[in-house]
Amino acid sequence: MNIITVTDYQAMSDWACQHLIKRINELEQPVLGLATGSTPEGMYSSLINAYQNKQISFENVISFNLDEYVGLPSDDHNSYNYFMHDKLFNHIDIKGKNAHLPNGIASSPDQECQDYEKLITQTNGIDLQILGIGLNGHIGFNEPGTPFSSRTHVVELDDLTREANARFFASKDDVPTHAITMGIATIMESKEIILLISGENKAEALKQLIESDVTEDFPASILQKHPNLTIVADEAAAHSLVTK
Ligand SMILES: N[C@@H]1[C@@H](O)[C@H](O)[C@@H](COP(=O)(O)O)O[C@@H]1O
Repeated sequence: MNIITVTDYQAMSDWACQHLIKRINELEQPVLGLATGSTPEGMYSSLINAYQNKQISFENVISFNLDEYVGLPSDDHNSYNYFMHDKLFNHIDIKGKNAHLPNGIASSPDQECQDYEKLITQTNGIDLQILGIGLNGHIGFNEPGTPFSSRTHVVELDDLTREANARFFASKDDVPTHAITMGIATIMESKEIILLISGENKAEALKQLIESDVTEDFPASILQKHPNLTIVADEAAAHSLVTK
């Protein structure tokens, strides 16, 4: 595991943007795993700038998002489909057919999970997966207790997660109770993982990710076993490591 500490959120976003550009330029048909949440938003803005300055094209990029809420259609402003179009896809030259998210309103969510997983496999897996982390150590929407062997599946969201994400909704009650998420095994098969982490409130999660035993009670702890993981942390998130 490689840990990079940068000064602040902007520096984290810029680092991730430059790394993505490098990989996209190196690979013939880059397959990216993308994340939602506040953490990668700055990276997406930086990527849009880079695209506008002609430093990068997404013409050959294929992307798979980690997760989607069950029950939210793509035009719902809180769906991850809407988020990705609003924050990135609408502003770059990625082909619509190449930008994949689970369908939150599929008539059979379980079938949707199987189809999504199959599509990732058929595309030869993910070259570079961007990850954030939840306060309880969730990656994607793999909540504590999720088996490490899990593939794309439907999850019931933790109370803590619904509370954390309520800031985007009118109230906590409006946060969907279920989501579709890539599984932990799906994520771990990515050839490379970049985990972004920013802010004092994530410091404990970072410490646990790095120092705890590898346990399904803290899903992100499995990342200790990934052969090509880079954690990019800002000083606020990394402070408890530095002062250790
Ligand atoms: N499903 C997403 C995760 O993919 C994300 O990493 C995490 C942290 O979000 P944020 O970056 O907003 O703190 O929570 C969400 O619930």
